[in-house]
Amino acid sequence: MLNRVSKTIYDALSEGIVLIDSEERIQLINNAAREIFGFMDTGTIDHPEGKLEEGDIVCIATNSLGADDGYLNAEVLRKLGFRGKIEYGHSFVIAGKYLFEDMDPYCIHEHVYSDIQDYSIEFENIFFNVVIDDIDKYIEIGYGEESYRLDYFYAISNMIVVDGKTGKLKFVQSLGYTSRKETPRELLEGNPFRGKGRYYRLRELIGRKISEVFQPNSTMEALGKVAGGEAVDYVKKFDKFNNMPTLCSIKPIDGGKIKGAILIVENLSNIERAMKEKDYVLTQLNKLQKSIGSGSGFVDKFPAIIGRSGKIRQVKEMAGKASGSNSNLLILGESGTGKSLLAREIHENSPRGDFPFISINCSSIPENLLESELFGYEQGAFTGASRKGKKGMFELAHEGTIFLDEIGDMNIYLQAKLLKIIQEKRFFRLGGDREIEVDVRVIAATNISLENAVKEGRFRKDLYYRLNVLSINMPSLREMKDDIELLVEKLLPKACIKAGVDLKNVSHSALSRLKAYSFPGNIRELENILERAVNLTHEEIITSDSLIFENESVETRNVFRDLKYYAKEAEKRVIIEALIFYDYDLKSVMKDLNIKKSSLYNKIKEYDINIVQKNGNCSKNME
Ligand SMILES: Nc1ncnc2c1ncn2[C@@H]1O[C@H](COP(=O)(O)OP(=O)(O)OP(=O)(O)O)[C@@H](O)[C@H]1O
Repeated sequence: MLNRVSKTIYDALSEGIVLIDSEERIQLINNAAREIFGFMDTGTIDHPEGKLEEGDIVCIATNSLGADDGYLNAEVLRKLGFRGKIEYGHSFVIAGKYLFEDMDPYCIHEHVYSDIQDYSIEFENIFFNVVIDDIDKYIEIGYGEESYRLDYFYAISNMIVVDGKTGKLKFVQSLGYTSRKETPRELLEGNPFRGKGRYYRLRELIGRKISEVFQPNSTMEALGKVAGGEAVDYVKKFDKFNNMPTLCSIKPIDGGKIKGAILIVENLSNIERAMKEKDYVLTQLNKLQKSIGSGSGFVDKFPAIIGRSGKIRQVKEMAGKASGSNSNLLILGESGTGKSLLAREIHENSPRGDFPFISINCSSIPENLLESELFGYEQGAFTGASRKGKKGMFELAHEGTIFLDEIGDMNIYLQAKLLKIIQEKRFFRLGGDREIEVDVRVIAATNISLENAVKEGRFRKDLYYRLNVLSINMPSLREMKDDIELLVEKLLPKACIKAGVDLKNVSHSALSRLKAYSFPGNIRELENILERAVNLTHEEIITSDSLIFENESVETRNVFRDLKYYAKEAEKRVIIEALIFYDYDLKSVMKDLNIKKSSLYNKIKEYDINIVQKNGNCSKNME
């Protein structure tokens, strides 16, 4: 379809060009497009194609667990021996032996929190050196004499695989891995990887359908439609490939024999890189100012507990002390403020962290069952009891921590038994005549005032003093309003992942609405609101309309809303239609709708409408 001269000219262009015919088959893809879509070889690494095999040694390092590693999950990581929690958004290093069975392969993993991390990992005489450098922004994995580096400016993940039998390097990650379906997760799931360097085979793309070659997305869909003769307006639309920001334009081709479409992709990485550098410097400056202002070199040992404002910092400082102590601990706070989360974090940061953390909610288990759940029973202890008898929570928590949630709801009789076990560290199972010794740390939590319960005779004073050796007050979300933005930033991606949708953002108006709300259900309620909004919104941006607060949930809300709501909805729709009709020419819209400029601007802002500037190359919200 194209002669060599025109191909050479296309290869010299800095924009990526993909030309397809009316059957959606690729007729030309230039070098820049091959690079953007990850079909070029960097030429620096040599390895044949292959896939992970039992016994291979894998090392993965990522600066932010999430999209770049293909959303690594606990299930695939178990193949490397990982048993811990997945914390999306955090840096992560894992090295382990790849096994298909859920056995117990030797694995080392770390969550990484500071700016520069340098790890030396050794097992079975295999050494890896991992550097995650957030300042110069790269991840490097060293193996043998060589080190393999990937530069990043936003988020990236690096991975190498060593043949378990020969000790030879089998796979090294290189840019473009998402397009090649070589993210760590996909490889752990058994996907093959392609050869590199002298083993690289130029992938024959000419003549292949775009659906076989590219990941499906809106740009590829539009390309197919235009090639099929549909009139689709696709000019300088923003899209990401391999995490590379681009502007894409599609034009139909109708040149006699040739019919189809051409895709032109401009790589915006340099621009985004400069913007991210600026953001990074500002954030660092901000952090520095804050730490100078607070006069303390505060090190966050509890990053899973989101929040930087004064009260949550106090919580983290107390939690640090509680992790180093073996004393019983009482956590107080309203429902949904993170008491259970804190208890687990304290346990994991304590010397007991490798032993069990057993959590029990004293109010959700019927009173008559709670005793046997806590202390266990011997065979035939009561009607319905298992014949073999059963270990109780205290026994299961031996050497670890037991978390007694909603302790305020425990009845007086069980309070006496609990006091005894705390004092004597020994107890009898129900129906048992053998005393069992346990070494358990007790963390209790409640959202009621135990002092009042003591005064009213509902809670034993001596038990209260025993539990209250250390205490931590969790702030309500109303008391940590300054953290709402940060919470949204961290919790929203989790909600999107849970709902299985692309990552979304919130608009300024939605954020303002969240900041103004009183959150009786605290952070749990915020999580629920975001989850609902993610499910309700099909756009990339969550607007304030998609936020449904708990006290106006779908079940309790009236069947119809206020009439004004519908009037506004209709108004918004008409404005959007007029904007599209007049190609975002605000003057024509004002004239046709007979409204003033200020009124149009106010409404665009109020309804959170995105307007595309007349020069066409960027979309912007008026906020
Ligand atoms: N500071 C925080 N950072 C991140 N997530 C949080 C935070 N606080 C609470 N959460 C999340 O909010 C939800 C509720 O937290 P949690 O169950 O720990 O609250 P709780 O105080 O124990 O509630 P309850 O008293 O009802 O048992 C959980 O999903 C938890 O992960």
